[in-house]
Amino acid sequence: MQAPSVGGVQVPRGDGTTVLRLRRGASLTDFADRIGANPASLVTVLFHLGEMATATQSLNEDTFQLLGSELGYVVEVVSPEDEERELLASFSIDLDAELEAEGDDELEPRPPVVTVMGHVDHGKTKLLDAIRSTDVVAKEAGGITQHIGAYQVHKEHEGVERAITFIDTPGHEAFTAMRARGAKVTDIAILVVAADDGVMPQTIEALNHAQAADVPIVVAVNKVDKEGANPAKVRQQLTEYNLVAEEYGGDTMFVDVSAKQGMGLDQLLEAVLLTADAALDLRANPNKDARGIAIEANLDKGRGPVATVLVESGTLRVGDAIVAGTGYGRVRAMLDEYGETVQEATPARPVQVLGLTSVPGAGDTFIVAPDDRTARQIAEKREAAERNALLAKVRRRISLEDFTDALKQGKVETLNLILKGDVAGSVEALEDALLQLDVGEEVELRVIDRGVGAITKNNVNLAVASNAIIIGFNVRPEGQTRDYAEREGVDIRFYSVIYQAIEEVESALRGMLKPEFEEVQLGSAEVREVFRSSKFGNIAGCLVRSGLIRRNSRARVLRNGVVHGNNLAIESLRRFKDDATEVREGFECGIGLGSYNDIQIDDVIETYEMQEKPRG
Ligand SMILES: Nc1nc2c(ncn2[C@@H]2O[C@H](COP(=O)(O)OP(=O)(O)OP(=O)(O)O)[C@@H](O)[C@H]2O)c(=O)[nH]1
Repeated sequence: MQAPSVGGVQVPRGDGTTVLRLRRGASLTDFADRIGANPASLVTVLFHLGEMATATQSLNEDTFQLLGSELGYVVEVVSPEDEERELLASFSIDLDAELEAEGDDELEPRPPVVTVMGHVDHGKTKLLDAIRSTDVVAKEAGGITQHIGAYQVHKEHEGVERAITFIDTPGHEAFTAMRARGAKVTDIAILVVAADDGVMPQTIEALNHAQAADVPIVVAVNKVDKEGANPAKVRQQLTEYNLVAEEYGGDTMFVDVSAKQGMGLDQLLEAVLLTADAALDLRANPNKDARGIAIEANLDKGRGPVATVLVESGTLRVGDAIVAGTGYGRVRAMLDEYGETVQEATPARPVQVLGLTSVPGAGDTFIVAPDDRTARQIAEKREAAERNALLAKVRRRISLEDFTDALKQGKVETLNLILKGDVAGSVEALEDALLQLDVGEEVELRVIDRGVGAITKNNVNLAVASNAIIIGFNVRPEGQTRDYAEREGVDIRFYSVIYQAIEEVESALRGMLKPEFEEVQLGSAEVREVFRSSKFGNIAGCLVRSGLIRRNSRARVLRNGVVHGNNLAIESLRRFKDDATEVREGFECGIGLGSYNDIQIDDVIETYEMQEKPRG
């Protein structure tokens, strides 16, 4: 149905109950696509409603609802997680209800999942290999370990045999790439620092990534066998980054190791378990259908799609119908890291799964479905959703501007920043100045990573995972990174003068402060006649007594000095037959208050605006 709308533009209207579902981060273009309108006309409509926006800018829920109510649509903004949840619920799989129903007594301890991080050549791979070869269980089984993306080792701790799961792809890049996909796999990070080399740039980057994810860190001071090794120096260097060794009164465990000589590994595993027990409550319910995350997958010539999955909760069994990413299938066989077949996998157990129809991506979730058919349907729907998401242009996750909006709605309190600069001095100066900004108590500014050099894909991944903004000072993104950031919707701001960067962040933060509003009177009008209009409801024929009456401003109706209607909106304003934006004192006009029809002769319509009070 076409009907003229505000501002005289033609827009297909809903009937007031038409539900329009938009994804979080959608823009006016998405809205326009859905109702078959021209995006430019929606820009105009919104402008007439008092909001400025471009067609491609991502808008918040309130703005969409304002627009929706004007055009006769009930707008619901949904997140991808909501969609997934609803999708599963439509197949009678309710993960939320499951979680809620999970009583304490159903939860059983599960092994910690560990990722090894650190500077290049500090010995991550060697350490993973050394740890793997310590496993007594493996030796007993006589198995030859294979790389499947993760493995488990066992260790006796206080008389009990405990398992620890290691992610086999070392480095914070893989860790953050998974996190950017929404998968939180790692419970504890082992930060490897070579004792001869000390803290290096990627050591810091790695610890920033772990800290940004709130993952506790155990430090492995490696290569202590080497001449010139100085483990004390590593401890001292890391205190600067809030990693204070227990022996210095802090709460981070440092363990001296030599991956080459197999020294200190037992103590390292002990430290992992102690850290897990002290800082984390690692429990899961093994007695239900499994779900978890794909951590690695490939297409094997003989075996078809092979995916290594990590069970997060429940128990995965051979024969289960599963959906992993957009692939599905029946678990034909499961193999552990020794290539041995297993019948079931409990929480934190990594296994290779055979039987899927396609190869999932690292970080994709998998779930068990009631039967093959349901698994296929879920996979198909997931695939369609993914295609739609790809077709729709990716929106900014967060920009400085969005931030102000989000904070105004009380939705965020922390602004995460990643700083990249041309030289260490300027990055430090920038960080110091930013952290000294007086931003009040409601807002926290966190610099989650900083570094020298071009902006990398890895920086973008961290920004995605932590919803951060990247500030580039005299640096540009390397290679394809700009496109990647664009696709992922990450805001990168470039500056070449430090104070400009500071000023911009500061003004965003000031805008972010939850504003206080005060009412400002605009004018009043006396009702002299009441007309009935089929389109606009009752129209009050008025004489403006003071100030001015402005369209879209707030209004209240007074009858004998008593407020009869409050918080109304001047939805239509006319001088004779023409739409007017505002009408001044001494002039006559017709005022429509939307669905509010209780207007009588001699009523007074007062108009006002809520204005943000500047902070003192
Ligand atoms: N002396 C000595 N050498 C070690 C030790 N651990 C590792 N190395 C050596 O250090 C070098 C780098 O080890 P890797 O395990 O490849 O280091 P990495 O951190 O995995 O390196 P990238 O994967 O390239 O980031 C290799 O030559 C190892 O043999 C150790 O404890 N002592």
